[in-house]
Amino acid sequence: MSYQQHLTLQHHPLVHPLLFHTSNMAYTYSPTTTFFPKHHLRSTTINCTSSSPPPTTVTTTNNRQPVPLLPFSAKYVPFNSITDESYSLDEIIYRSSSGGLLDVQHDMNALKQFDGKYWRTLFDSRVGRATWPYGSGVWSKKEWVLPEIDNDDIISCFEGNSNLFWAERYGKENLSGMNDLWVKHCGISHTGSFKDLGMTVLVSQVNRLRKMNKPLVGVGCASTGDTSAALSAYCAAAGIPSIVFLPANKISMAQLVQPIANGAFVLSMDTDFDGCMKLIREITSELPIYLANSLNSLRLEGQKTAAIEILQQFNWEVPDWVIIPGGNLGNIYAFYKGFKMCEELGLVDRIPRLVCAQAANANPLYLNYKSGWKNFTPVKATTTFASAIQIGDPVSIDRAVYALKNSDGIVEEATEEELMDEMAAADATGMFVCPHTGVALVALRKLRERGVIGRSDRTVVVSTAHGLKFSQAKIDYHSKAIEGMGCKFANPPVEVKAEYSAVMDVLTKYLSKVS
Ligand SMILES: Cc1ncc(COP(=O)(O)O)c(C=O)c1O
Ligand SMILES: N[C@@H](CCOP(=O)(O)O)C(=O)O
Repeated sequence: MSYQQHLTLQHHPLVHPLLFHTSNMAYTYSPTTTFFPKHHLRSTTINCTSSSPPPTTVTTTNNRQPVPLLPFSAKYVPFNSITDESYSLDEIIYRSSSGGLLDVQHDMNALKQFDGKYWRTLFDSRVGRATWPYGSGVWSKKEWVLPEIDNDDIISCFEGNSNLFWAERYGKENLSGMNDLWVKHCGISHTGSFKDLGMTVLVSQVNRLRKMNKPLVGVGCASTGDTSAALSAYCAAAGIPSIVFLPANKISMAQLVQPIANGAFVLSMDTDFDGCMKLIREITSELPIYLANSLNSLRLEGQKTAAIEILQQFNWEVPDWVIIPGGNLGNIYAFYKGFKMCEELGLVDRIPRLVCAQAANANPLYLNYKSGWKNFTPVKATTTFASAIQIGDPVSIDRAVYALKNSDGIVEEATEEELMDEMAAADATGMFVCPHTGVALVALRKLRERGVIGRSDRTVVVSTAHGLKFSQAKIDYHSKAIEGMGCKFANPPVEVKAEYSAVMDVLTKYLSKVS
């Protein structure tokens, strides 16, 4: 039995085995780890003595010496570039020296000391537990996310572990008998979108930096509504001031009220998201405000866990396709990175093909893809019901192109009518999805119709926000109040007199139609 195999079998799932051994100290593991408050963990999880090893201490059966202690670590490096340049995650930095994007690079050699089976077992053992912080879908993968942060510095709302919904009826009835279609409901989450996954990481790191007396008074973002909601909630939980730049009248009321309720400093601006993004970048380079948009690569470390979670939910089988709506384009790369790490560390043997779906009114990536990835040109994004992806100059364009090229990826687009009809069709099979999910479902429909995605291909559509944030769009659709749109699946309420005969009349007609 190898050392790694031994670890897999012997260690308690809730405590990492590397905590157990150093050359001259032994650690005993207290079996009372199933308590929940953070402060308990620090004081009672592990008792350190310098005496002989306790029974749970890792030893090898073939008398090999334990491998040297390999603490996991990560640092910033320039994105997709071979250079010696790197920065500690404790630095406040968003761009490389050449002005390019950064990426969080993990010490893969340290992680590779453990095989795929070890990681699968460890991650699986943490699902659904209340143990701090591993009950979070993000922090259950802590060693791959922010390995060096103290558990006490983590700000988590136990995000992640979202439902992977078998869209059985939708697939069979709407997509010519598709039988292995799944919707990953990332929007069924603390603030109603996938942004929670990234924000727990970013705000936790800010919490750590502030404890280190780094000059950070607050955290700020530009937003189309979901990033601002997540930022303000996590900052409120941590007691850290948050500042959000919102394009006036371009986000839903439900999204607007979230940062207001969470006590953020809300600036409503007479511009679009791209205008807000430009301003927040300028402001955060002058004031002690930390940038929380996905330009900051820390965010993507949390978001990538959704990809790992999908594999986990399929019992570590790899789906054929994953379809993701794209705006500022951080998430498509986050998914790629999550899948790729699982492949590199031996949890799976391949990665899925990725599809990025854009609204036709905000489609710079689609145009770039159609041009054969020639020079990228930003666009002026116009109004779309998929308002959270109304972005014409995405900050993560390079990351998205990289992810798509390296996953044999595809980009598709959806018109307003297509995305609203698709959203309504999905809702009619029991979901309640946001318009962005509608965009992704249109991409799926088009790829099915062209025969690119097969009937039995295992396909995951990533649903990025909760439908309740976009109730007004649904109300407009179902009241047929959208100019120039047929609203073919509208299902408006029937007004009827509160009289027996009138009710019988409408019900008889209805029952003859549905029977
Ligand atoms: C609901 C929703 N879906 C999709 C996206 C697109 O994600 P990304 O900006 O990472 O491409 C966003 C934000 O941009 C969003 O808020
Ligand atoms: N949809 C986003 C747009 C900003 O994206 P980010 O991932 O760069 O923060 C939002 O909700 O604001």
